[in-house]
Amino acid sequence: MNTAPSDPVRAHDQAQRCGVLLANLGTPDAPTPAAIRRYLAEFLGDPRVVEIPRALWWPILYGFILPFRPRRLAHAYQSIWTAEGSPLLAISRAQQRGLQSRLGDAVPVALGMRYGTPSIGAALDELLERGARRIAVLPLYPQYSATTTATVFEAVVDRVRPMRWWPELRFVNGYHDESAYIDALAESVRAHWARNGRGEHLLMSFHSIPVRCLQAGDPYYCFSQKTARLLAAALDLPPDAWTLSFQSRIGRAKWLSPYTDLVITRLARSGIKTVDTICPGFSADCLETLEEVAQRYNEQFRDAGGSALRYIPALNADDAHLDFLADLVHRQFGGRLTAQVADPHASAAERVAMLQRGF
Ligand SMILES: C=CC1=C(C)c2cc3[nH]c(cc4nc(cc5[nH]c(cc1n2)c(C)c5CCC(=O)O)C(CCC(=O)O)=C4C)c(C)c3C=C
Ligand SMILES: [Fe+2]
Ligand SMILES: [Fe+2]
Repeated sequence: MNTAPSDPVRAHDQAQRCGVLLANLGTPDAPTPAAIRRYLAEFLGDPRVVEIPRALWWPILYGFILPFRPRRLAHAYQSIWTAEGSPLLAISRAQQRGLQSRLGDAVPVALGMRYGTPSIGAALDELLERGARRIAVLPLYPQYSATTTATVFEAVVDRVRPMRWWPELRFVNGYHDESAYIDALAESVRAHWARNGRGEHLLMSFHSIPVRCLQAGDPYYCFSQKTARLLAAALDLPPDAWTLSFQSRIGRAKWLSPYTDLVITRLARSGIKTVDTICPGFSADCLETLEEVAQRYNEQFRDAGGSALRYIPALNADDAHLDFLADLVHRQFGGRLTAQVADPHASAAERVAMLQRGF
């Protein structure tokens, strides 16, 4: 085992604050091939994301993917980039601010990205620095998957492993069937219908993962199905008025299906002219929703004979979303978010004196 280094000296009698680590996937620092290559190397180098044995995967990643994919992706990222940077980061920051204002200053909220910056480790350091000793780790992935949620938890454990005095950690696995989450999604669909009229069909598109993950016990497929079923029920949709599909697959292995790109072509060819599309697995808009769905799939749908595939934005920093997340945090701490004063068995001054005396 590693030898634990010394923790920063902290008085034992300080208030034990609750804190929240909001986590998401991460995004490149800039829409340039170099920044995208750095991001993809970290992301696709994670054995939780690509489970192929390293000896086989490294030559593919460094020989075939990293030399070419970043250049193609740069155009896609440039088409969605904003004055505040990557949408995923800008929206995550807005979510952090919204949650912070709901929980109050006594409960620090930090943002950590699994890949790129700000890192999970930096977010944890920030929380500890601000006095948090009871920390809820809340990945903004509604449907648990080892490829997303578990790797966030691992990054947290990697950061605290060498510490002597671990903070109390609460890992929030997901919230795919929470009624307030389903209601927030349903409300966003109704708002879209009120603004734009009701499309003929509702497509619910989730990020795909390799079928191998499902066979090995990953619950993501079932959780996505359940979210979709509950959302359809909340909207009173008959079975033929909606479809669940999976997007963003990469490579040649079998991924969860039906694939979104094939479904939209089928819908267009069946004579459907307007499709509303929601991506309930994405808590914040990002490359996969803004470029792949809203731009590319809309074009593809029109090329196949449809009139419009209309994208319904993610919950992002909507009030209903943030109210729900604040409630989820409250429940992690049994509703008691206020700071607890630890047993003041040794005041800071006594502790320093003892250390100086050498006991
Ligand atoms: C190759 C394996 C991948 C798995 C498994 C995977 C699962 C997965 N991803 C998300 C959420 C997001 N993915 C995003 C982009 C993205 N995803 C992969 C690969 C896998 N994802 C890549 C290589 C990329 C980069 C873009 C690309 O090369 O096509 C994003 C957007 C990031 C951004 O900067 O905006 C999100 C969000 C989930 C929820 C998930 C499994 C459930
Ligand atoms: Fe992904
Ligand atoms: Fe199941």
